[in-house]
Amino acid sequence: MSGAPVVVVGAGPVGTTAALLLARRGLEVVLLDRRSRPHDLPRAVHLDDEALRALADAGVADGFLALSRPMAGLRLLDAGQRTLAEFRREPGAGRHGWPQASMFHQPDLEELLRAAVDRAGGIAVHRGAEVVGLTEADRSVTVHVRDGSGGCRDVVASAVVGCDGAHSTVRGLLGARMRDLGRPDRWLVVDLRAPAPLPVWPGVHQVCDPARAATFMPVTGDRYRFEARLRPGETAADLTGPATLHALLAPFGAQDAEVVRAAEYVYRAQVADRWRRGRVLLAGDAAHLTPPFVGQGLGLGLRDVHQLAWKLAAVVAGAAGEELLDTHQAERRPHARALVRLAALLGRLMTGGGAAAAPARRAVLAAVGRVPALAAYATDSRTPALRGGPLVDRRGRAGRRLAGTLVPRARVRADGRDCRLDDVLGAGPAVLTAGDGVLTVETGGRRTEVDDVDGVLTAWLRAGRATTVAVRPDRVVRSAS
Ligand SMILES: O=C(O)CCc1cccc(O)c1
Repeated sequence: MSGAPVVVVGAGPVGTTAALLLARRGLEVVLLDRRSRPHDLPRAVHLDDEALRALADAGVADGFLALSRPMAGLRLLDAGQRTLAEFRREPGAGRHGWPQASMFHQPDLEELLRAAVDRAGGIAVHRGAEVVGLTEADRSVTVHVRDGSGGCRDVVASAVVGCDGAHSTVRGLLGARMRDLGRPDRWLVVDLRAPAPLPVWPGVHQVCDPARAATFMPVTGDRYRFEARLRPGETAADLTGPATLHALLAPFGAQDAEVVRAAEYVYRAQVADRWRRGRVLLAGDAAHLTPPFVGQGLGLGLRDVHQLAWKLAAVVAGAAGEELLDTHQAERRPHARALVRLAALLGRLMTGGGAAAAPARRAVLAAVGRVPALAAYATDSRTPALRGGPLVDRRGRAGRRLAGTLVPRARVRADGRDCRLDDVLGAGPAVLTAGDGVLTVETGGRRTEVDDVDGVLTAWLRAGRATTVAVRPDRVVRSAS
C-alpha cells in the first residue's frame, strides 16, 4: 500500500524519535498518543553516546548536548559511603565525539523532540488518540483509533510501530507477551530540586548496602534523583515522612532539597516474546523493560528505532522485501535480552544478598572485570554487539571483533572540510577501507578519501584486525575483513 503513512503509536522519546527518523527517510508519519498532553514528569535521566547516534540522525544531537550535562560514571559505595569501585565515563569527546554518558531532564528532551517534529514536516501528531484495534491486510494495517470524546476513526497505515511503553496496547494487539528475565524489585524514586548546588561527585552513586540499597545522582541544573529499594511490606509512604527522608538524603547533603515527586516503581527485567507481526512492530519499553542499574532503558529504545527506521523505509518504498523486517526481532531481541540480563546481574552484584553479602562485595565486584560482557560495559560503556545474521556477518577474526558494533563517529577531514565520519557515510550503506596509509569511504559509487584526524579509526581498525568494514545506514558494522 504505497503512499499510506507509517503510524507510530506513543509520542514519548522513542516514538517521537522514530517519527523523525522515518520522516527524514521521506515517509509520511502519523504519531498517535493516548495522552491529551505531554508527560511532564521526569523518568529517564541518562543516555550513552551510542544512543546519541540515533538522536543525531533524527537531527537533535546538538540540541540534546545543550540541555544535558556529561556524567562522570558510576561509583559504588558501601553502607558507610566508602568507595568500593568506580567505573569512569569519558566526560570529553569519546570515540563517538560526545561525552560517553550524559544526564538530562526528560521533559526537556521531549520538548526538543516536539520542536523538531514541528519543524520536520510530514509528521501529523494526534493526542488523546487511543489505539483500540488493528486490522492487517497484505502490506497495510488499518488502525482503529478512539479520540478523547469517544468517537472512533480508522487510519490506513503502511506499517505500525508500537512505541507505547510498558503498558503497550500494540503489544497486546499483535499477540506478544512479556517474558521475565528476573524478579521484580520495588523501589522508591524521588525527584528533587536543591536550593543550592550540592557538592557531590558528578556521577551516579550506587549505595551497595543490602539493608537499604540506594542510588543518588545529579541530573541537570538544580535537579537530583534519589532511589531506595523498598523492603518487603514497606510502602513509599513509609520512607517519605520528613524525618525518614531527611535521614536517607543526608549522606548526599540533599536533606533540604524540595521533593518534586516521590513514587513507588517496580523495576522489571522483561523482554517481549514477539516483536513483529506482518507490518506491526514493537520498539522501546513496549518490547523490553530493564532495571535502571546501567541506565540503558531509553538508550535501548532509541537504538531499536534507529535500526528499524531504515529497514522500514526500504520495505515500505518497495526497495526491499518483507523479510528485511524479520531482522528487527532477530537483531534487537537478543541484544535487549543481553542488556537487560546485564543490568539485572549488575544490580544483583551491586545491591543483592543479605547482610552476609556486604563483606564479600568488594571481591565480587572485582570479578566484574573478568566477565567480558560486563567488563566491556563497565569499563568502556559498550553495549553487546548484535548477533550474526543476514545483516551482520560475524565470521572471521575481524568479523568476530567488529561486526555488530558501531563504527566510531570519528573526527575526519574530507573534501577539504572538518566533519565527523557520519557526515561522509551519509544515510545509506557505506564501505570504509584502509590501504597504503589512506582511508577511503565508498557510498553509492562515490569514493571519498578521509583524513583520520585523531587516529581513532586507524586504531579501531587495527584493534579489530580489519582493513575493510561495511557499515549499515544505522552505523552498525555489517562485516569486517
Ligand atoms: O554505566 C553508566 O554509564 C550508566 C550508569 C547509570 C546511569 C543512570 C542510572 C544508573 O543507575 C546508572
